[in-house]
Amino acid sequence: MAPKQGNGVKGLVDSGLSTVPEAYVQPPEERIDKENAIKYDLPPIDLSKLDGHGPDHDEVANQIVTAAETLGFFQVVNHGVPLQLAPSKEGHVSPSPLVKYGTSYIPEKEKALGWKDYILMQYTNDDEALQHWPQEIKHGEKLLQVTLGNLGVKPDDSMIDVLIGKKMLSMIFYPICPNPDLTLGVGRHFDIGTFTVLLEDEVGGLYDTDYGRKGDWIHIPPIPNALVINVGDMLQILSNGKYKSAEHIVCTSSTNSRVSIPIFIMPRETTKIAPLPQVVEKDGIAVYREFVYVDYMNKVFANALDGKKSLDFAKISPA
Ligand SMILES: O=C(O)CCC(=O)C(=O)O
Ligand SMILES: [Fe+2]
Repeated sequence: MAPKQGNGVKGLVDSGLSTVPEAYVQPPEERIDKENAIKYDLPPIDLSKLDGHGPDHDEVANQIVTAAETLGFFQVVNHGVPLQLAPSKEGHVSPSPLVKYGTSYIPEKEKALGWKDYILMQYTNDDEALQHWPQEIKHGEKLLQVTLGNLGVKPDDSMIDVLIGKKMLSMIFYPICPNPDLTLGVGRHFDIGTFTVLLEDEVGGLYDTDYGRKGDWIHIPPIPNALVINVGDMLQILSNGKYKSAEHIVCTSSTNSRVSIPIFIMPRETTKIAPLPQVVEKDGIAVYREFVYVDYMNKVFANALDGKKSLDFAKISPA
């Protein structure tokens, strides 16, 4: 049973069902044992320390590189991105002239307030919109400099532009689910871009694979004001497998709905991607072949998220 036309999964829940329709039930091997998931307990990384050049900078760069090489994800604080959109006395705030956050449209004029929150964006063209993005959104650039720098590559502006020039933002609402043990918000998958930066509310539900151990799941507990950063497939390929694209999954809950906002930072579509020559030279072998990013995207989006590694598209199989 598909969601009632136009009303989404929220519409299904609102219609009062007590069990989820068959189409939403995950096969047993895809369900995860949340009770026994590992609790992620590494402290978040203080991104503000990347701005200097002293030992603090090197320590933070090291923390990022280590996380990218092992788990493929980490949390950051002091990132400078204003996250708190506390409603002002007018009932809305505007972080930029193009974006409005609020509840009712004109609260001071309305007899009763609407039972909703919204984010409204006006949009004319990229250049105009980008002028209003906080400068701190340049994290993709910093992360690229740190991770590629560690591989002996200093990306120039044009390399940065092609590797992280495309952004995709998703605003996701996961409604309360009557059968959280049978369903997933998002099945297991890898993010295909270069990095993903995720803002989530306080509910939690994101689990990453525990690389290097038994493929257990690690629950990433939401930390107030922190952002979660995942390595994506492209960074794994550029690094010839040194950095790990984090396989992850989103669980559902019978008690709380959840909101998350990932920004997928990816290469421009026509970019040719291959392991960086400097790394291949060091490693003596390329683990991935060259391809055009849009072909990778098309291949992955043409297939269901069925647990198959998106990276297989580019992997060179041993002869
Ligand atoms: O909601 C989340 O925490 C993550 C969503 C996600 O993994 C995705 O959309 O690719
Ligand atoms: Fe994802």
